[in-house]
Amino acid sequence: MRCLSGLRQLSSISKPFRRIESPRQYAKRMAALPTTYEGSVPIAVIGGTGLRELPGFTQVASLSISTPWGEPSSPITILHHHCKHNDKVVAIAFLSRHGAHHQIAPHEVPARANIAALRSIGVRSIIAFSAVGSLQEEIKPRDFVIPDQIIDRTKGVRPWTYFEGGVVAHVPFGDPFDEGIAKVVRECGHSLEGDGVVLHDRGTIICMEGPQFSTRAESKMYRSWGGSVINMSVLPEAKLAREAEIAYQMICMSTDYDCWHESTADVTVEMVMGHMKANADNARRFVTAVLDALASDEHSDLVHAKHLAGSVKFGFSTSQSNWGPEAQKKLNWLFPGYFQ
Ligand SMILES: CSC[C@H]1O[C@H](OP(=O)(O)O)[C@H](O)[C@@H]1O
Ligand SMILES: Nc1ncnc2[nH]cnc12
Repeated sequence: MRCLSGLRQLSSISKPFRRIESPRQYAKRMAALPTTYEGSVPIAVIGGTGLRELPGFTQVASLSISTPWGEPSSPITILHHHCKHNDKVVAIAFLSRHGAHHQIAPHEVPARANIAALRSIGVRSIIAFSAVGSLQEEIKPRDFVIPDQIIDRTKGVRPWTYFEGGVVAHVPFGDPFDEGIAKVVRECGHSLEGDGVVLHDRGTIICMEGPQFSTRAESKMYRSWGGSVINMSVLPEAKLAREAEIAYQMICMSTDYDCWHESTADVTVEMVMGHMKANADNARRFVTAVLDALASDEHSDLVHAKHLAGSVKFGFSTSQSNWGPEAQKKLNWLFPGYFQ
């Protein structure tokens, strides 16, 4: 592992709501970083609305990776994280879902490129962040929710699979999140309770298409379906992670009561950003605790998703001899050495 001394500490400038940085300034800052990284990086954080960088971590590289599914949302930054409990320095990948300047709408997020690029640098577990609307009274703005189920309300306009164009495969998705990672995340969240963090252990997330927010009738219908929270981002991200044999868990932060609540105002972007900003420190403490915990030796197999390795091979309906050449090329990129 590289030595940390002399590396630029970003804690003072990488706050999620620091002064607005122009695309040119961002490009310049990224260009100053190394463009390669030697080690393998098993853990990634995907930041969403209000979390375009991870404050308090040391940026050591900025990788521009091109995939057969196009370019990811942003360069992948490699961060070094010093875990206090075992004095280890671990590398983490960070990707900003909506781009470095929040210029990518939910339906435009290049999720296939994002997941493939992360996998190509060794990522096998992802902690994804999302700002969500609450569909339940008890989930108050600024509460955290660790969802365990999803209802898909996207409209089929987002590319959602790696298995197409001459190759067919089906992966199980009954439990869309990784229970092993979720357990660690929940323990970390609870350890911060009483210190500003309120955590709901489970919940069903509705993933809507957007970018417009829901109608009141829709919002009430989602409540009647048992929805806990709503966003525009968990799909196809979670599906693609499963296809790529990556353990995936989302941490949601509630920012509003959508538009079903009788006595609070309907959701606006200002409301979402206001709560994200006010709770940024809790989000940072939460993710730091999760990364600390995942860095311990006892979680090594989990973080490397040993429980998922090779699982996709059982899902193919098309025998390899019948794969189209283009599909073969793409799948060899995603799973190097799998299919000889
Ligand atoms: C700005 S409100 C709607 C927006 O916020 C959430 O983003 P993310 O999940 O990336 O944190 C939601 O999914 C929508 O994209
Ligand atoms: N009410 C809402 N609907 C969809 N996505 C959201 N993200 C934050 N609040 C949301």
